[in-house]
Amino acid sequence: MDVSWLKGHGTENDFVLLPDPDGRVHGDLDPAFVAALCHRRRGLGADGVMRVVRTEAIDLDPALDTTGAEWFMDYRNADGSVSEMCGNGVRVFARYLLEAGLVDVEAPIRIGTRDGVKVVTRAGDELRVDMGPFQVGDVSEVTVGQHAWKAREVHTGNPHAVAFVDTVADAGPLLDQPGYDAGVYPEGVNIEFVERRGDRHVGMRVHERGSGETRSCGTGACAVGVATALADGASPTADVPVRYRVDVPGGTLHVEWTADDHLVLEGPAVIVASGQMEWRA
Ligand SMILES: N[C@@H](CCC[C@H](N)C(=O)O)C(=O)O
Repeated sequence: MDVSWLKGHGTENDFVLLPDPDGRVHGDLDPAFVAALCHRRRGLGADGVMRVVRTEAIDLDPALDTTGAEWFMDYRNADGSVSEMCGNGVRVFARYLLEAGLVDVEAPIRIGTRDGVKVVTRAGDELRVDMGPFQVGDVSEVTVGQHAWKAREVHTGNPHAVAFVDTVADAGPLLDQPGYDAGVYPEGVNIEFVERRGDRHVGMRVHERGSGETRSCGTGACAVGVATALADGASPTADVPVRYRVDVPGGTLHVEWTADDHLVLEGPAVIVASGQMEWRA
């Protein structure tokens, strides 16, 4: 099978993009193919795959609102599982649309996702995405080996458990799935470990559902921003959003909680390679 592909990343959260405008190349992406592509030794290597498909060319839940979104981000984790949303991914996806001339460079870009439409705008060399509203839930426990921490449930399009730690090194190598309460997270969860680094400034590591430890996670940074703001007693005013700097192993993201209770994620997003492949696995 001869396939077009691109590689991109946002703060080293890396993705293979598969252009499939009319949904004729990949159809319903095969999870085994996705997992093989993402494998770091046997494949191209990535934290996830994004099929770039026209919204009208993909079968979606009729209840999903994709108004005004010509393009749909069909997102898969490295193990082939589907996720609703990816904050770094949607910015890399927008970068591709811009570079490929598939959208108006002057206008906000509306991208369909399984968490609804996300709107991406340019901010100098970086890309900002309005992630929409969020929900905050209960506190439960996450564990790594013998260590246990309280973690705040935050949904930013997908589920997150945010644990404050003394130092992100406390979470250890994160080679295995950390423990979590499956009653709270029946669909699995992305787990963030957060340390304080200054005023409105934190560092985090993440173990992503379906991908393992990654160098960054945009929805995770958003969940961390909210959990930290709540812990700080900070909330937005009509004129001034709450803004946090979130350092990740792969770089720096900024998260804003705006007066309309949306989260906005800002950071770098780049395409680093493209080509045609004959997939032989
Ligand atoms: N890296 C992404 C999140 C990708 C999906 C996640 N692993 C899940 O299963 O929910 C991001 O930047 O948000």
